[in-house]
Amino acid sequence: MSNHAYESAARLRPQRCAPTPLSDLARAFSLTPARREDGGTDSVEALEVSGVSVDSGDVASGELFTALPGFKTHGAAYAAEAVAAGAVAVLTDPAGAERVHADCPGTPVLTHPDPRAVAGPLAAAVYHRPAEHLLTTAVTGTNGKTTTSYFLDAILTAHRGACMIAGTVELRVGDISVESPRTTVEAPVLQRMLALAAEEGVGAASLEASSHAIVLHRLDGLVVDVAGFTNLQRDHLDFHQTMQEYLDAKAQLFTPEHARRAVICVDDEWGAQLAERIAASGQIPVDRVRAYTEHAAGPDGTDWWVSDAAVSMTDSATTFTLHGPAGETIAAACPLPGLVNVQNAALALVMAIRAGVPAQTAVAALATAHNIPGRMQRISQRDGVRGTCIVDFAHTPDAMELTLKAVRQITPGRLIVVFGSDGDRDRGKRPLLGEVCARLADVLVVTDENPRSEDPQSIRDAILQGVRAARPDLRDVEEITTWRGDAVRRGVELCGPQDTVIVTGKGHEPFLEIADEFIRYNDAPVMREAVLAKWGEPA
Ligand SMILES: CC(=O)N[C@H]1[C@@H](OP(=O)(O)OP(=O)(O)OC[C@H]2O[C@@H](n3ccc(=O)[nH]c3=O)[C@H](O)[C@@H]2O)O[C@H](CO)[C@@H](O)[C@@H]1O[C@H](C)C(=O)N[C@@H](C)C(=O)N[C@H](CCC(=O)O)C(=O)O
Ligand SMILES: Nc1ncnc2c1ncn2[C@@H]1O[C@H](COP(=O)(O)OP(=O)(O)OP(=O)(O)O)[C@@H](O)[C@H]1O
Repeated sequence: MSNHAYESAARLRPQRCAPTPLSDLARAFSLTPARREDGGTDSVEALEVSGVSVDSGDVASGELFTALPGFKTHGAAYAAEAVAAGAVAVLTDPAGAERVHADCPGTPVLTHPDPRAVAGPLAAAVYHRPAEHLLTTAVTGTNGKTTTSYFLDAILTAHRGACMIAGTVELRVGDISVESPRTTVEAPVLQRMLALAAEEGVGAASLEASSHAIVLHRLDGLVVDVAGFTNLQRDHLDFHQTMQEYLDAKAQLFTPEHARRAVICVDDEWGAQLAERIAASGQIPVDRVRAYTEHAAGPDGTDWWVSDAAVSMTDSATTFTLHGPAGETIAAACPLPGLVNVQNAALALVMAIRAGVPAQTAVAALATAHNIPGRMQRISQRDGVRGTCIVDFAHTPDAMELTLKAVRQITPGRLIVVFGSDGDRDRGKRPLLGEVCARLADVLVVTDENPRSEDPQSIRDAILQGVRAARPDLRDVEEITTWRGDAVRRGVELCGPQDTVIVTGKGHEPFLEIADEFIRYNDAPVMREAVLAKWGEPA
C-alpha cells in the first residue's frame, strides 16, 4: 500500500479545465506572494493554473500544490516532489514557505495563514464551480451514511441519467471507479471529481460527509442542494471529545455555506436537537423524518413519518408507508432487511423528493438498490433451490446484533454467520461478538478478519470464549484456521434453500491485513464463486 492517500484518484481529473491566472486567485483569496531569502517576492503575474492538488503523490502538470500543515507532517516537505510531478506553484502557510523556497528555488510560493480553510473555495474557483451543474446531496451521521448515499445514487441515476459517488467505498464518476481512501476526500480532490462529472454530463452527485471532513474544511467551497442526517451514536470521541462537540461538527453541514436545505432524522435526541437548531436559525429550510414507528404512532411534530413497516420473506424487502407534511402517502419498499434500513430509505426518499425528484421515480429506483458493496449485499437470493447469501460490514457487537436480528426476519431456516474480529484493535469486543452470534445465529463459522500483528489463534480463542458463555457445548460452531476464503466457502456449503449465510466484518474492504502485509481479498467474489460452484447460474 502506498503512503499517498490520493494516488488511486489520479484518473479522476477533468480533461479540460480552462486555466485561471494565479494573480486572480491571489486577489480573490487574499494570498500573499511569499518573501524569499533575498528579500524579494515571487511574481505570480504571468502564471496560470489548471488544477489544484493536495498530495505530492497525486499531482498533474500545471496544478497549484497546496502544502498543508498536517497532524503528522507538513506538506511543504513534499513540495519538491509535487513540483517534479508538474506543479507550477505552491500555496502554503508562512512556516511552510521557507521550506518550499529552500527545496524548490524558482517555484512561486503564495501563503495564507490557514491554507486548509482556503483550499476548498479556491479549488471550486479553479474548476469553475462544477457543483452548479449537478444536483448534489450529502449524508452525514454516525451510521447509515454509505447505505443512504447508495440509495440516493440509485434514485438520482434514475432521475438524471447518471450520478457520481464519493464515500467510504468508492470514488466513482461515469465508468471510472476507484477505491476510496477516506469517507470524505480532501476538498481539491472532491472539486476536481465534480468537474469531471460536469464535463462528462453526469447530472448528479451523492456524497458522504464525515464529521472529520466538516471540521477539517474538506467540504468548504461546496453548497449541496440537500444535506441529510441519519443518527448520532457514540463514536470518534478521540477527535471530538464530547457528544455535543460531535453534534456541533455535524451541525456545520446544515448552514447556508454548505447546504441549501436539510432533511434530519429525528429518531434520536441528537437529530431532534439538530432539527430544532436549524429551524431556530431560520437560515435553510428543514424537513424532519421519523422512521421508527415504535416512537410515535403519528406525525407527533415531525414532517415525515413511517408506518406499516413489514418484512417479506420472499424477496427480503421491507415495505413501508411514508407520510408527508402535505398529506402525501407514499408506498415504498426498502430492498435491504432491517429497521435501520427503513430509516436510511426514508431519509433518502425525503432528500430526493426535496431535491426535486418525483416521488414515484424515487420509490421505483429505491426498490432496486440492493447491490451496495458490502452493505447487506445479496450474493444469492432464495429461490426454492438456492439459499440467501449476504456480505455485510457489521464489525461491532451492536451492529452485529442489529444485523443478525434483521437477517433472522428473512430466514425461514437456519441462520449461519461467518465472522472474526480485528487484531490490534479493541480487544474487548471479541468475546462480545462471539456471545451475540451464539445467541442470535444457529450455526457459527469462526475465522480471521485482519489479525495484523497478533496471533490469529488468540483472537479466535477470545471470540470462542464469548461463544461458550452463550453456548457451552459449542454445538454447531466451527473454527476455520486456514484462510478466510475457506470459511466463506464452508458457510455456503452449509447453506440449504431455507437458510441464510451472512459473512460479516469486512464488507467492501479490498485487503486482509496479516502481519505487515496487505493481501488483496474481498468476501463478495469468494462467496459468488462458492454460490456458483454449489448451485450454478440462476435459471
Ligand atoms: C485527522 C485526519 O483526518 N487526518 C488526515 C490529514 O492528515 P494530516 O493533515 O495530519 O496530514 P499529514 O499526514 O500530516 O500530511 C500533511 C500534508 O502533507 C501531504 N503529504 C504527506 C505525505 C506525502 O508523501 N506527501 C504529501 O503531500 C498530505 O497530503 C497532507 O496534506 O490529511 C491526510 C491526507 O489527506 C489524511 O490521510 C489524514 O487522514 C488520516 C489518515 C485519518 O485517519 N483520517 C480519518 C480520521 C478520517 O478522516 N476519517 C473520516 C471518516 C470517519 C468515519 O466516519 O468513520 C473520513 O472522512 O475518512
Ligand atoms: N440507520 C442506521 N442506524 C443504525 N445502524 C445502522 C444504520 N444504517 C446502517 N447501520 C449499521 O451500520 C453499519 C454501517 O452502515 P453504513 O456503512 O451504511 O454506515 P456508515 O455511516 O457509512 O458507516 P461507515 O463509515 O462505518 O461505513 C451497517 O453494517 C449496519 O449494521
